[in-house]
Amino acid sequence: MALLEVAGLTKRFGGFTAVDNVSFSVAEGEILGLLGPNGSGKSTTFNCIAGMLRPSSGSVKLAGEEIAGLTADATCRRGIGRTFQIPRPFRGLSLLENAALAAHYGASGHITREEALRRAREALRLAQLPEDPETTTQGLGAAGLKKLELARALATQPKLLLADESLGGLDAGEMRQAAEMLKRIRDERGITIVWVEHIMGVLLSVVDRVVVLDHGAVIFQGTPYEAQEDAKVAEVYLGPPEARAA
Ligand SMILES: Nc1ncnc2c1ncn2[C@@H]1O[C@H](COP(=O)(O)OP(=O)(O)OP(=O)(O)O)[C@@H](O)[C@H]1O
Repeated sequence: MALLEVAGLTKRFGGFTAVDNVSFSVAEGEILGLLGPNGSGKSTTFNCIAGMLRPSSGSVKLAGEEIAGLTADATCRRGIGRTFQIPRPFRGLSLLENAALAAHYGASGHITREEALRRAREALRLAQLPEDPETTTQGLGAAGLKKLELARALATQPKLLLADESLGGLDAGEMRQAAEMLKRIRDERGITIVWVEHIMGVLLSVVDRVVVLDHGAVIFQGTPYEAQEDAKVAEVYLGPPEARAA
């Protein structure tokens, strides 16, 4: 059964349609890459799924239940964890406290401090970050901050992880590591992942399927291999054939 089903999702800002009748589904345990150039509607789609934005129309179902229009904290408690393009951790707090707060936020009922810390440590371990109570965000580079974003999302114990532009600001080696980390999270924890990225590169080596957006609409769905062979996808990324360098 599909864990996530998005059908006819549309988001308008005034007269501008940022997401235009988008439909796709994600099977349990799948890693789906949601691709598209800058401004194609990827983050807006994520924000509508995760409750940061209310869709103008359309349906979003998680495990068969309608969640379109729920608030961000409600979708989180139902099992959607997300990372943000721009990490905004609590700077004065330890990594452990950052993750523990996320664990409280994502819990469907009250959890004890011990349980929050247990979830936090497990999440930090998965993200390969120190679990001690002293290490703070000070000195974390771009890659470390991305890992903390991931740890905070994992501490909410998601069924579905929405990873937004996990590779932005990373070098080639760090990008490969980040991609492998997402794959391990799926393989070891069975967490379903939708991964938003505007660059294709390393993403294609770990995703099972790709959905490509352009101007708010789905222009392609298929395997990574098919995406690389598709003329429409090439045009969106490289421009029309006549404009490409010989
Ligand atoms: N709150 C808003 N009000 C008006 N327009 C918006 C708003 N949020 C996004 N947009 C517009 O909607 C379009 C899609 O933006 P979105 O951020 O979803 O694209 P994206 O594919 O995630 O881009 P990027 O790769 O740059 O993050 C853009 O033209 C953007 O300017």
